[in-house]
Amino acid sequence: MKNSLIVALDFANKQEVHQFLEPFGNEQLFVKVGMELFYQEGPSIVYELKEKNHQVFLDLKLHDIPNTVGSAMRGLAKLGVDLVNVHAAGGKDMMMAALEGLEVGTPAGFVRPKCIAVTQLTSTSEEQMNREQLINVSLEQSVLHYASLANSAGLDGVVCSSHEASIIREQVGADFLTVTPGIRLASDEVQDQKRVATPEFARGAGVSAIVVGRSITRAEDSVQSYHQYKQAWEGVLK
Ligand SMILES: O=c1ccn([C@@H]2O[C@H](COP(=O)(O)O)[C@@H](O)[C@H]2O)c(=O)[nH]1
Repeated sequence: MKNSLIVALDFANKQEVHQFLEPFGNEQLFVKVGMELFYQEGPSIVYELKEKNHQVFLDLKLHDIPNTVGSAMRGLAKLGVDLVNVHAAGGKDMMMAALEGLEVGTPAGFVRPKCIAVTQLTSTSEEQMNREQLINVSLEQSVLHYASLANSAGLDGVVCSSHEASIIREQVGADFLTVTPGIRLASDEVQDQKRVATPEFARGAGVSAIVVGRSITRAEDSVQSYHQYKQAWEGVLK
C-alpha cells in the first residue's frame, strides 16, 4: 500500500476499462473503482480486476447511519478488495461500525481490507468549507480533526490532500495512511480540483499513496502518462 500510485478508473462501463488496461499488458496496477463504474457494473468488475491480480481501492465513500454502513461493509469485505472508505463526517460511531462490519465480513484466512476516511474532499477550498459547511476553522484544522477522529475510531488512515499529509503524520502518527487525490503535473489542467499538488510534492510530504485519474485515463498515451507520473512519484526516493 505504501508508495503506491493508484489509478482512478473513472469509466462508464467495463468495455472502457478493458480498452484502458489492454495496453498495460500484464503490468499489475493499483486501481480505484469509484461510484461511476461500480454503480453500472457492480461486484463483477471488482472480481475481474482481482482475477488479473490488480490491487483494488473501492472508493464508495460510505456515509450513513452506523447500522447501514456496518452492514454494507460486511458485504463489501467479501469482494476481496484491498482498500475501502467512508466519509469521516459520518462520525466516530459510523466509522467504528464500518470497521466492525469489515472484520465480521472478511472471510476466514483473508486479510481485512484497509479502511480510510475522507476528510475534506480535494475539490473543496477553505473558503467554500467555511461558507457552505459552516465550519469556521482553517481547512487544515478541519482535516486534522477528522484524521484524529478516524484514528480514534481505529481506521487505517485518511483521504486528504498532499498539503495536509505532513501535519497528519506528525500529529496522528507515521503509520496512519494518507491517500491523496488532486495530483497533477505542473503542466496539467487542474479541472474541478482545488487542493492540488505534484507527485514530487506528495512524496516530499510523506504521502502514503497518490491517486491519479483523468491525467492518465484521458491522456493520448495513457501508458506513457502513467510511467511519467510513476517516475515523478518514485524519483524523489532515489
Ligand atoms: O477528496 C477526494 C476524494 C476522492 N477523489 C477521487 O479521486 C479521483 C481523482 O481523479 P482526478 O481525475 O485525478 O481528479 C476521482 O476518482 C475522485 O472521485 C478526489 O478527487 N478527491
